[in-house]
Amino acid sequence: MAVFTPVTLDDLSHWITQFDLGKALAIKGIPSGIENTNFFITTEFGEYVLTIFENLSFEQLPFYLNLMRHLAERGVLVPAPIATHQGNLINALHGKPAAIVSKLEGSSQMKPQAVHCAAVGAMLARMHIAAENFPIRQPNLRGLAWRNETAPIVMPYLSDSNKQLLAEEMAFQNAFAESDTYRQLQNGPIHADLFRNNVMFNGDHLTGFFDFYFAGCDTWLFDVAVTVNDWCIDVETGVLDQERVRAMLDAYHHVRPFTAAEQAAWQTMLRAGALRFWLSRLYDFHLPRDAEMLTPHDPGHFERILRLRIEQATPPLFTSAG
Ligand SMILES: Nc1ncnc2c1ncn2[C@@H]1O[C@H](COP(=O)(O)OP(=O)(O)OP(=O)(O)O)[C@@H](O)[C@H]1O
Ligand SMILES: N[C@@H](CCO)C(=O)O
Repeated sequence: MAVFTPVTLDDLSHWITQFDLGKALAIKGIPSGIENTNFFITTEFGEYVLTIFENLSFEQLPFYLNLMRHLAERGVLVPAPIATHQGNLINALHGKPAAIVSKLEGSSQMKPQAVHCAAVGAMLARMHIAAENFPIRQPNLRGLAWRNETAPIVMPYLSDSNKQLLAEEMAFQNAFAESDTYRQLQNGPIHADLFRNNVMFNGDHLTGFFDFYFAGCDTWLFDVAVTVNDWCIDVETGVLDQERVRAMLDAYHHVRPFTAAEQAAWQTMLRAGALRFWLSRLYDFHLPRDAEMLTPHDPGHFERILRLRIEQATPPLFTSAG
């Protein structure tokens, strides 16, 4: 259960008058989710999602909300933020920043097939292109600087073999970030957390990407790696499923062709994607914010994925025929 900040229909009825959404008719807390408090709300005008931001500040939020609006205006399927009469997308509710966005149809596809991976790959490429001229810059707040800060904090909790893995991977990724190959990678706003539970499908039809609150500017290839590491694996073992990998990468490449530098960096980025989520899961597991409310995600899942990406041959990002 993750409704950290309760909101009653009475609270909502007052607050919603600043929007052109008619009267509030219903509000229902959404139990899943570990970062924010989310509600489905119904007004005279339709159904929406109300999010209260528990960890992000009023300064950080314009990037996410304006990015979603920018993408929605360019035909990328994402929730459209709703502005108040004054044009504000972010408004205080119970002293915390909050926003209303449109509700996507459908549900998450937790057992994706190649057809779903292809749809996600194509939309991800469209998203990268559409976001390229987005004017606000905000770094990926879980990028290399955060990883360098977080690794020493979680290090004391690790076994000797995991200490060695983490230290070696941090050194490897820091060295790569200084390389010419890294400098050639295309960079822009990315989702950075495009897991199965952050995409909606109606049957096989993709209806939208959501949960942009880890988005930031980073390499496009890192976004692809994070997405492949979640959508195209056997969840028990973390091993890549070749058919789903090909479907996602080929669909992306068809919309926005990968470059030679990206091909060269591919395995390293798959490792970086695994490292980022291993670290955040280790942090949440060993230093929980509120132990009563949250069941932390298993860090072992991304430790396995990291080891596999280091040890196993990586499928090519694209083939000359692709
Ligand atoms: N725009 C939307 N349209 C439809 N459903 C939504 C929308 N936004 C959120 N939801 C629903 O709310 C749930 C929680 O939202 P979300 O994943 O954004 O929360 P979170 O706390 O940021 O979670 P996470 O643990 O993934 O970071 C989603 O699984 C989804 O069912
Ligand atoms: N996708 C993240 C949770 C934060 O959104 C994880 O699986 O660790």
